[in-house]
Amino acid sequence: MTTVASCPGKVLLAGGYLVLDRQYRGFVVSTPSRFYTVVRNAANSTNATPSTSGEVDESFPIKVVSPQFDDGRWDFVAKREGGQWRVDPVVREGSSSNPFVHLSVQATLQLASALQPDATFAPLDITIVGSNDFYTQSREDTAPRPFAPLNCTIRNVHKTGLGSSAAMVTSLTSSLFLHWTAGASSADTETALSEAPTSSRLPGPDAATTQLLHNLAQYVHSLAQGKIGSGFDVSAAVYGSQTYRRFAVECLSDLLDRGSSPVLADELVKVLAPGQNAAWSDEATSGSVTPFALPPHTLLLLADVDAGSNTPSMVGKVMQWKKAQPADADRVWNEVARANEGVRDACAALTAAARKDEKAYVDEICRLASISASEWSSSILPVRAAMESILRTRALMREMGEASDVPIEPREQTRLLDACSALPGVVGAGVPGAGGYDAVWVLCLDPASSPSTHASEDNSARPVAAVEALLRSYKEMSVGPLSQSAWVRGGTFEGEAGLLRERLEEVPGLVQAIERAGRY
Ligand SMILES: Nc1ncnc2c1ncn2[C@@H]1O[C@H](COP(=O)(O)OP(=O)(O)O)[C@@H](O)[C@H]1O
Ligand SMILES: C[C@@](O)(CCOP(=O)(O)OP(=O)(O)O)CC(=O)O
Repeated sequence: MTTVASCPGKVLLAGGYLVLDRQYRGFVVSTPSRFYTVVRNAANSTNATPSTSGEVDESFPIKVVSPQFDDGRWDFVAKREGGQWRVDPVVREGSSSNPFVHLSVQATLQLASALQPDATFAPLDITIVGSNDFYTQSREDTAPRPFAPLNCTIRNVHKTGLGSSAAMVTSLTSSLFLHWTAGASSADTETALSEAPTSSRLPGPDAATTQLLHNLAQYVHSLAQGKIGSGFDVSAAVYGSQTYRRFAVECLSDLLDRGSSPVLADELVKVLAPGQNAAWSDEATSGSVTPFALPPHTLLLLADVDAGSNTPSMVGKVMQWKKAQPADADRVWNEVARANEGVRDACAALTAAARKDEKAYVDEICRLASISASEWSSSILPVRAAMESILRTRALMREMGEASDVPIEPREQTRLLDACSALPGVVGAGVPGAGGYDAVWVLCLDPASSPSTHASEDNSARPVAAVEALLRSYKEMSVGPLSQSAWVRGGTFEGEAGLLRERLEEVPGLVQAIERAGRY
């Protein structure tokens, strides 16, 4: 039996810092770049091997391989003692620890065994891969093959900011849980999580299971990171593009204070199961996920900036300022919140216009694509509102940065974003998430794009082509546009989907990745 779950990466388009506070929302886009976890019963495996030691009731080995990394193998042994599962790493020469993987396996096994007491547990082979765009690729002209080896250790890899650990943890915990509880839900409770357009994917779990998977991934990710962020990245991994309001830490009870020592299975269920812990649905503590989507015929291009910034230290300084100057900070935060909502409303208005009269919409997008946004005054579409809201958000985030002495949109980035924004057909540009020197996004009109447009088509006349050319030739900083497969196309399934259950053979390169994993 094989179970495959995939989860997207994230871009926090607007709402950085604000989203840490439950009063405010973050506007998150999920990317077509995904993490995939393949869980298989090991070849020639028999069911759980009863131990001869007397104390251990049952045990089985778990092998996890990330074939993109030189040191991407972690071995564990799971043992049941007195009804509780404990997962211990098996240290081999040259192996490194991976708390994200370890804690995912530990918590998921305990939870699954409690919810499916008659489940049988057999030795497992697990393969984890991430789309190439999660990691900086060597800048060659030829496109790398899917899930290309990075020829380095996991510690040394350079990440592009799409949120590798959140997408990895969520795909690993979800695929394991679904593998161990397969058959638990009857066919009629299985509804499609995100309506997959074709049968190339399997239906997702029902809404309650999906929320349980979200809660589990949030717990594991916070524990492994050793810090609590807003959780928008895990939420995007589960639910896809969204307007995100964080859940209160009380939802996780005292689980995080208890560190990495295994938690009793029943206690884990009491905290994580939405039906057993009222905090997940109580308005005073629950989070929320509501729609947010880029409009049709727009395209979000992402680029990685080589310099890099430290998110936790930036967050620390902004929060220090907010504490020291509460009145000023509240004013700025409320203004940022309004500007961000303006971006969301403009996107929603454009989507509505496309639905109302698609031909008129596409014709107008075609016209606007060849002129710069400063000349869009006479448009019948609310494109100017989108462009102005983005500019307003940027100005206010710069104000926040200056007041707290944090380079949220440093001058170098301002020059780059302004240069991109002046190109024909560009709605606006920004620094995602916490900002700094990590990355930029550029939102372009894209008349040519539709769900059926493929990477090989001629791009030269599209606004995105000029943006890409500018980024590639930019001298002031080293900027690397992510590949076309990471571009988010507005109004498409791939640009909005969250957790998906995949068919192994339908994911290009996945079978080959498993073959490579077999050699580890
Ligand atoms: N392909 C992978 N296989 C296994 N673990 C991974 C993989 N990618 C990321 N991780 C885990 O996530 C950690 C990186 O987390 P972090 O530094 O928070 O990065 P990010 O900002 O991308 O989430 C790695 O040290 C590793 O434990
Ligand atoms: C500041 C934040 O609101 C947004 C940070 O977003 P990034 O996308 O910059 O995050 P990293 O992947 O951790 O670098 C913190 C948060 O919401 O957790």
